[in-house]
Amino acid sequence: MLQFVCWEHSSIFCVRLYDRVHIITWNVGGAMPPDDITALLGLHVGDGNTDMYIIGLQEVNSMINKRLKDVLFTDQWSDACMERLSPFGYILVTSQRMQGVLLLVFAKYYHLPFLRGVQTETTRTGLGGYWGNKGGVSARMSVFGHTICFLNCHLPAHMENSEQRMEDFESILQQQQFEGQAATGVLDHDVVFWFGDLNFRIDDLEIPAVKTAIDNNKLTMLWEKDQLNMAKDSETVLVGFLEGPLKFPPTYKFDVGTDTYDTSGKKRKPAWTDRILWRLRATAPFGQAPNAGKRGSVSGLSSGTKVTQHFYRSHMEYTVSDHKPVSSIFTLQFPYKVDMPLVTIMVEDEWNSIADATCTFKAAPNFARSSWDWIGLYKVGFKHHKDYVGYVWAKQEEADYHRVTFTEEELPKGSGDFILCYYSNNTSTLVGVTEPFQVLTMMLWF
Ligand SMILES: O=P(O)(O)O[C@@H]1[C@H](O)[C@H](O)[C@@H](OP(=O)(O)O)[C@H](OP(=O)(O)O)[C@H]1O
Repeated sequence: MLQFVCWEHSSIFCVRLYDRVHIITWNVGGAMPPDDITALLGLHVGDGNTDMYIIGLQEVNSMINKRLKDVLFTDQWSDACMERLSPFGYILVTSQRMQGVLLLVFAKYYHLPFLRGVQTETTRTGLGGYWGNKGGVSARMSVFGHTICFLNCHLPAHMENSEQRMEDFESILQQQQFEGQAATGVLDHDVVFWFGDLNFRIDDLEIPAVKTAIDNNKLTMLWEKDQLNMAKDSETVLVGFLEGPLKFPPTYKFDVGTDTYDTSGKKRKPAWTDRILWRLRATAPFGQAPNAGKRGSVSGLSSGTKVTQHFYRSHMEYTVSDHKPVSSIFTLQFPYKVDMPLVTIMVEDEWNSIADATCTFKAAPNFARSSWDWIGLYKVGFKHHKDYVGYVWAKQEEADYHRVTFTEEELPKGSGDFILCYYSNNTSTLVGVTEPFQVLTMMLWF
């Protein structure tokens, strides 16, 4: 939940804003979603305090016949995540797919008006940049006025390709450019989360030594041989990137259906291929990025934005893939920011008759409306902005307040809790939402 906490600063009262973000990365190895992903999403914890879920998958089945079906409908992983998250009020804000690399961004429905400038990017790095089996997909947006970029990568496999992985990461950063003035490159964002199957391996040690270290919980011994950790000492592109301690065993490679490390003829060495890192925009001169240390759980910008990592863990119970999922929960602490919705919708607490099926809305002066904007009626628990029961065009009139009326055809067949959302055609996002209200349809028909 967003919490507003008052504290005194320079003699004026300010409000601090916390946003809780849950990030998951999983190379699903072409598998179908398991029956129950509740534990992975952490919903059994049931505190309902998470504001955004960011899910980065790799190796989602992209066989050609499967892909055609996915284009027409949605893929099974997106469906499974939406199915589990929508009853808790999470809406799919945006998604981006490049062959098997999939990025899903969910947020609580009442945050939607404050997630602006949503854009996505894809970069192929497979086969010299021609094939999307490897590469990166990202989603950027401003969250309550602070720019954030989520980058999900699948970098090249195999022990000997550590340098190639770094090169591909750099080329993804170079190629991904967004429109607008605020933050055009990935690293221009206030906060960047970089995650995925980064595919870095454990150097030098032989397989038995790695397995013994894992069995005896001597993971620190392996940290210093981890290629990504080693690269942090020499690669300038990694300056400012932070990662929590790897207290969970390597998440690659397992015999599918088991918790047993690879026994196949390939004899892959266990490795922390699946990682979640973050970076705050450098506000200090080059080389003195704030908190550029290698490990830590709290980091901050001089402007007041702060990132705190609460968990960094694997989920050993999932066995459908040769990788285990990895997840992390962060709180983002923002300095105070005045933020009003672009559109405010006013509606009665209850619609008891057809005459009640109306609302009034007011657009902020700086909001560029389009004649293709509309107001949708959504059942609480809806999945994405196209999941409306009915909609009416939000007419453009020369007035401060505008009234729209729903006809019988746009109303639901059954009673329940609903909300109204204003869809902006220019931004392709929902820019105004109401609180839930009741529609009693029995009353409407008689
Ligand atoms: O997704 P792609 O482009 O097919 O790339 C494959 C993928 O990275 C697999 O994880 C890897 O198997 P391992 O994890 O077992 O190494 C395989 O290596 P391989 O060709 O040596 O089997 C790669 O070719």
